[in-house]
Amino acid sequence: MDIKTYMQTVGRQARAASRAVAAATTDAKNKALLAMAAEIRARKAALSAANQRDLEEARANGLEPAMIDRLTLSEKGIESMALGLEQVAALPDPVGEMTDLKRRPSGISVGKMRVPLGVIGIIYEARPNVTADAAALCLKSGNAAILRGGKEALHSNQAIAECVRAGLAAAGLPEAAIQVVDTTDRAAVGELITMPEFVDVIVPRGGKGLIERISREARVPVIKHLDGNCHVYVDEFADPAKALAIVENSKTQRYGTCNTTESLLVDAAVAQSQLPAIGAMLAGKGVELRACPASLAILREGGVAESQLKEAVESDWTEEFLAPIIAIKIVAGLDEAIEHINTCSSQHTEAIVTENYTRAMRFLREVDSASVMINASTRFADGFEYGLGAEIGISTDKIHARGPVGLEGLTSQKWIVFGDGQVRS
Ligand SMILES: NC(=O)C1=CN([C@@H]2O[C@H](COP(=O)(O)OP(=O)(O)OC[C@H]3O[C@@H](n4cnc5c(N)ncnc54)[C@H](OP(=O)(O)O)[C@@H]3O)[C@@H](O)[C@H]2O)C=CC1
Ligand SMILES: N[C@@H](CCC(=O)OP(=O)(O)O)C(=O)O
Repeated sequence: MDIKTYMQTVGRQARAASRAVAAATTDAKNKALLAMAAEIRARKAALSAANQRDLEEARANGLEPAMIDRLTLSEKGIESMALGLEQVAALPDPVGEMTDLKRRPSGISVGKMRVPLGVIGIIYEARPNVTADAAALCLKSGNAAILRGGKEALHSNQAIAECVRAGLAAAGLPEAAIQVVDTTDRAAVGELITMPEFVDVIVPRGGKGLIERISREARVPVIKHLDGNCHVYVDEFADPAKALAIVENSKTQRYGTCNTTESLLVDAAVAQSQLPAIGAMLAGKGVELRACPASLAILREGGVAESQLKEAVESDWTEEFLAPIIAIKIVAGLDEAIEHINTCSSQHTEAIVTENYTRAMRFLREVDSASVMINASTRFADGFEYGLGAEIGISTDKIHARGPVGLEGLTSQKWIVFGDGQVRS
């Protein structure tokens, strides 16, 4: 079957299944989710074997350590997937929730009902746990899903898809409710984003190449979950211990995630006093420092080895390194920090370190990103950490859903009207 015919078949099946899933009871959806979790535990060995196959191919192809980290499904990772499915089962069902009912002078009552979006197409990186997370969230929110994971994770994703299908079948729900595309041919992505008759919304999780293709070709509405060029700004009134801990966690806890900090801005007033300790900490962890001339001088004086220092070039301010590399710039103050962030960031997540309330509140109001934080690590930008139970990803879009997207972000609200024979005069 050619790719077009294959994707049209997938789309048609998803559309048909979406109606059944939208009408499914909470009990049926939860039963499916719990059965999927049980299948994942029961098929642990098969999942590990499939993942090993992916890892071997990835290593042979020279995949970078951060990507290998994402691709790896450890025993703990497999258990986390099962727990994630159980956690989503335990979350309240958003579908059918009625809110904002108000009686109008005409006698009708007007309110809103939360409803699924329909069929959601998700294109995501080579991170197998996303397959289980996305399946869980789409199902619980009453949507059908077509999942297209990164090519390096093909075998892991297919093994997870088997667990998902078995769970759906155990609850009497159509297996086509969650379909995992079984080809790595990118032509399938091209089809997925151009079939509005079968797909209601596309969630692309990825970097620049994906962004370009989606903006050029998509004919289906998109909720972008794109790159994270996240910043930490160490303000003149920063507590040095907090600044050190926040930069360390934001940059070095995991290098490959989209909420990892890629640029550090330091207020000139505290650059001499705070940058040497921050620079030594980062250098001690093997991070390459791409610094502006002023910060370069301070870092050199502070004893950072030449091998770990580089003068920053213009493109470093907009780069998402996803690696032990950080761009460092000394700024004249809060205004310059906000201006730099609003010009260079990807509007994902930014943090200020300060003890000054007025400055913190200005940062919150004026920085135009999906998550803006005071005295906290950018790594907190995550659905679990925000209490959503789980996340489909982190939206860098401005409309419909911004920041970590959970169940609610996968639904919309329709107006509902209760009358008793009223007519409009
Ligand atoms: N905001 C968020 O929630 C998230 C953002 N990200 C971002 O993703 C990026 C890292 O992941 P990475 O794997 O490198 O991202 P990529 O953009 O390379 O890949 C992500 C997915 O998009 C597909 N893709 C990429 N380019 C194209 C194209 N031109 N046509 C069709 N499909 C394409 C890939 O397919 P293939 O496998 O064929 O390469 C893969 O399935 C980072 O920028 C990170 O910040 C990641 C996760 C979540
Ligand atoms: N939820 C993630 C961040 C979002 C995400 O999935 O990012 P990525 O690791 O780039 O695929 C986390 O902090 O664990």
